[in-house]
Amino acid sequence: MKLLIDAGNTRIKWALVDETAATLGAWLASGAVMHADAARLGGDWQAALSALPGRSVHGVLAANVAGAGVRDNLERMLAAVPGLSALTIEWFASVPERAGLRNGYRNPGQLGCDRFAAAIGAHALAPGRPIIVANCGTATTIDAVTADGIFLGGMILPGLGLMATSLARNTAQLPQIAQDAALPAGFADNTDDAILSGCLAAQAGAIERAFTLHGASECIISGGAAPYIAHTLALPHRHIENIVMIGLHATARSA
Ligand SMILES: Nc1ncnc2c1ncn2[C@@H]1O[C@H](COP(=O)(O)OP(=O)(O)OP(=O)(O)O)[C@@H](O)[C@H]1O
Ligand SMILES: CC(C)(CO)[C@@H](O)C(=O)NCCC(=O)O
Ligand SMILES: [K+]
Repeated sequence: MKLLIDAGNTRIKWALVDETAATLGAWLASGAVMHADAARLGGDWQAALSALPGRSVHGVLAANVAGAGVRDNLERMLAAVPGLSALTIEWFASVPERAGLRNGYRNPGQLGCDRFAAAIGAHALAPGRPIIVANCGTATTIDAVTADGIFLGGMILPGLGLMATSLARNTAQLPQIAQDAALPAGFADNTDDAILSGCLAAQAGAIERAFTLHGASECIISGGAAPYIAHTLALPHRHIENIVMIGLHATARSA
């Protein structure tokens, strides 16, 4: 069994998986915490391990785009959990080639490792098809993968939440959007809805534009904001809860 970790800019997500299992994403346990609650992780892992008696973790694979402080903190927490303390984390990195995917970034190491993992996951889910993979988290990334597994490159946008709040903070008359607001599409007749409609159109429009540009036949949408953006997309798509984690699973399986 392996512990997979996806540390994004807003949340840390994790999953325990049997890397020999045939089905990608068949987690034995999983969870997510905001960075402010990261201290909970040790206890969460310990509880998950207790619920899986007779099984042991023999590897940790982690993708981190949240910086060195988060990396050090994860290493410290792991060292304090019985059953995990003897393990060293393998830090997943953007390299020129891994798990059947070629990294076409001009400087392969500059590519966010979450994007490389997401591309590996997308190609593993839809091999032989040109794919657009949109990961809608703190930032939204929209990346192109060829049918034969080349990461061509992509687009980076502010995420849905960042877009909406930057507008709210930088204009005198625009209010903050309620977290639980119903999400409108099209031409809104009030300010709150007009902001949301505009930000949703920007996100969905960029994904649709990338899909056409790439001549894609598969669109995968993932991340915390995906449930909001997906239903405004005017193209066939697959909603995958965490495509980064799927990519880490595919990588662990290929090792
Ligand atoms: N209720 C909501 N209404 C609008 N946007 C939301 C809502 N909940 C989450 N979001 C947006 O979803 C995005 C990220 O949410 P979340 O933290 O769940 O994603 P994530 O994929 O874990 O991000 P990361 O991997 O960058 O940490 C942000 O843009 C956030 O503002
Ligand atoms: C774009 C984000 C923030 C998305 O999480 C991350 O992938 C990142 O920090 N990337 C580095 C820059 C790049 O991918 O070109
Ligand atoms: K993300």
